[in-house]
Amino acid sequence: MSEIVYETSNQVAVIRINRPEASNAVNSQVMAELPEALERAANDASVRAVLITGTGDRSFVAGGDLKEFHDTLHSAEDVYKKWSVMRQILYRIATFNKPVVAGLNGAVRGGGAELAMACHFRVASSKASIGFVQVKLGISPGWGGAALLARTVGMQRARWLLLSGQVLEAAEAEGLGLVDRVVSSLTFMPDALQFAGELAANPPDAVQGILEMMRTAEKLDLAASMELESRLCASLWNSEPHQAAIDRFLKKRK
Ligand SMILES: CCCC(=O)SCCNC(=O)CCNC(=O)[C@H](O)C(C)(C)COP(=O)(O)OP(=O)(O)OC[C@H]1O[C@@H](n2cnc3c(N)ncnc32)[C@H](O)[C@@H]1OP(=O)(O)O
Repeated sequence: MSEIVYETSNQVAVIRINRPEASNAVNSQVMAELPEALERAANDASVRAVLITGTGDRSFVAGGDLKEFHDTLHSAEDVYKKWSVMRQILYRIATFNKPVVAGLNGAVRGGGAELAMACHFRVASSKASIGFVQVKLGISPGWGGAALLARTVGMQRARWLLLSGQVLEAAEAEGLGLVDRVVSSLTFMPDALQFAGELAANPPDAVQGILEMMRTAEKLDLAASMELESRLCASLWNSEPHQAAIDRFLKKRK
């Protein structure tokens, strides 16, 4: 692997897009290597959460590599085929069965913002900024990020962000619910790892079950999604982590 660095820290897999000379823009090589890194994290039972970030402190991901793609993608069909590959990668992330956190270490632009929205959570450096700037370039999101954005912040806020191309500072993005936590730029990586580590520390069957339930619930009516919740909790009732938690609770009271 060259454009993606894969490391583990405790139970967290860190997947780092490593093109600082190009503001970590996504090129074909990143698109080829990202799925390998994701499958490595999926298949390693010791990995319980994933942190996707970029090298350095200037950019998370500056979007698609404008230089490569303008040289190589000429027709609408070329673009559709290429973006379909990236859309499938974002779908894999959005439906991952371990929590995926985007570590926004700097500028997040265009497709970089779409990638961030595919993750289940976003932790931002106080120096990060985020903009769906595609409209300023006369295009639209193409990797599925608009749909993901609307599900996170609601249709009206998504419409404004996508049509204005406004670049938000981290604190403003947090206010809109786009970012889950803003941390100091000086302690970004330890703080992002701690955020992911807190998710990794919870019992994996419960975490996986809740992730899957929340995803399925989006497609169901209220009664069906509430019923699904009862089923999930029932299936976890006799699990070892729940029994151990109850033992600890009862022992404290003796
Ligand atoms: C095509 C798919 C859909 C999309 O993603 S559309 C959105 C595309 N992205 C953008 O318009 C963002 C363009 N970049 C920027 O605004 C700024 O570079 C950014 C990310 C705020 C970072 O600013 P700075 O930290 O000041 O860095 P800088 O501007 O000096 O750039 C450093 C080197 O990175 C390069 N770079 C930045 N964004 C890139 C991109 N998307 N594709 C390819 N190369 C990109 C930039 O050209 C520069 O390299 P060089 O020094 O010119 O060799």
